[in-house]
Amino acid sequence: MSLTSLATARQAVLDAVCPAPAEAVPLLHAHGRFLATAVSATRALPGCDNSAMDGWAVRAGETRGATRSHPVRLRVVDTVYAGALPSCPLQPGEAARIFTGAPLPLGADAVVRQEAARAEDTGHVSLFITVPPGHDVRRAGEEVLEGTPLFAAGQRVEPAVLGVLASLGMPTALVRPAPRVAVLATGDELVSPGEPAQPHQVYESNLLLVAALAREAGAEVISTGRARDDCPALRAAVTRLASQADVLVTTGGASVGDKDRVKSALTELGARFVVDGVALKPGKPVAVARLGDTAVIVLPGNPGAATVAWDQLGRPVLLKLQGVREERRRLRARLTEGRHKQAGLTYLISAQVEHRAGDAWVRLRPQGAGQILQNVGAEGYAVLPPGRADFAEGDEVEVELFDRPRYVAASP
Ligand SMILES: Nc1nc2c(c(=O)[nH]1)N[C@H]1C(S)=C(S)[C@@H](COP(=O)(O)OP(=O)(O)OC[C@H]3O[C@@H](n4cnc5c(N)ncnc54)[C@H](O)[C@@H]3O)O[C@H]1N2
Ligand code: MOO
Repeated sequence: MSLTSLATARQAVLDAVCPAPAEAVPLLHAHGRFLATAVSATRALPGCDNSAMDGWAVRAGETRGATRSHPVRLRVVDTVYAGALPSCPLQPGEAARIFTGAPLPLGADAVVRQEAARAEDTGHVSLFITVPPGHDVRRAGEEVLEGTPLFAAGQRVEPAVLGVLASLGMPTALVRPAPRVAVLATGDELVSPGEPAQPHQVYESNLLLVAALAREAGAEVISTGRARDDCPALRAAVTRLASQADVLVTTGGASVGDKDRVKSALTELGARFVVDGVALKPGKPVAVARLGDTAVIVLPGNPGAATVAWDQLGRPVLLKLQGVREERRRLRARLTEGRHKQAGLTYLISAQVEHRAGDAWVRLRPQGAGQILQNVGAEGYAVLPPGRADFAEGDEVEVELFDRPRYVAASP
């Protein structure tokens, strides 16, 4: 198995998939998806001058000199509620009762909140403070003018984005559908959680792990399955699961052992391999193939290796199907301990970042492809590049962080 560099493998895999056609979906269903087109403001926000407080709409100039001991008295001519229109403009000497969000009457240019005023039973109001023009008024378009570009294609529809789209009056958003993902765990040694297991048997954990990782990348996980390490069983399971899915993810049986038969089974079914083996640790045996219209991601069985291989090749495939590319935040940080590695491979090591005296330091988690605890609480991967084998404490390396990535539209 000749190994492809991580960068070359990623590009080959991305070139092999196209974004799915976009569809307009109700906003609630767009949550977590990615915008397929840019969005500009279809109305100003706020839509009109309105009150920021419950109180009194006034002409600011008429409040000049008002204090609690020397109030200014104005005649009350109107009451304006949110969603209603004022019934008349304000003339000199007049005020209108107004509530938060209600449109400001013509002629008014400020609001005195009700805590700084007292309604008289004579149809007047006494104001106790002097307010400048614009006081407690939200101006039409002060946050956004109509036509302002708001979101680029690729923007993830987070709760705050949903709120903005709804505020513009949009009932739907144009997004790409969730990729339909099926997951197949392979291995004679596997036992389902909840069943009795001998020490030489292994509880099956990759189905849940990979299904959850796929959901985090926007997938709808439509089915999961298990198969033993024999070609007819593998072919049957692959055929069944792949028929419904945009992406089939397999785990285990990806390496060179006598019972590692997933790749042979795929070849027998006519799959075309885009990448087979990557100069990556953990995750070296990962492969990506096409089987008809389905992309197949072949992950190693070791949970740690499956996680990294998924992250580097599976997740980008899912994002590309949704029309986006992820840009992770990266920083340079010093290693808290030295590390020896195999030259020629990119090592991605689960890591945590610490800041000491203005410097960023990266603490590597214990690494092992078969280990499963290393990713819990990890903030990112320290990237130890292929060209080097020895790293000393204090050496600077790049760290790619998982949290708050940026999503941009993928080139088709
Ligand atoms: N002679 C060589 N041996 C190995 C090589 C190599 O290049 N030459 N590569 C190693 C690397 S790297 C990896 S990674 C592993 C991956 O092998 P497989 O993908 O074939 O995985 P399995 O052998 O099926 O399983 C490995 C390990 O993971 C456990 N496992 C598998 N599936 C699950 C699951 N669903 N849930 C929990 N645990 C699972 C399995 O029991 C094994 O312990 O190969 C090296 N060998
Ligand atoms: O890729 Mo394997 O995960 O190096 O052990």
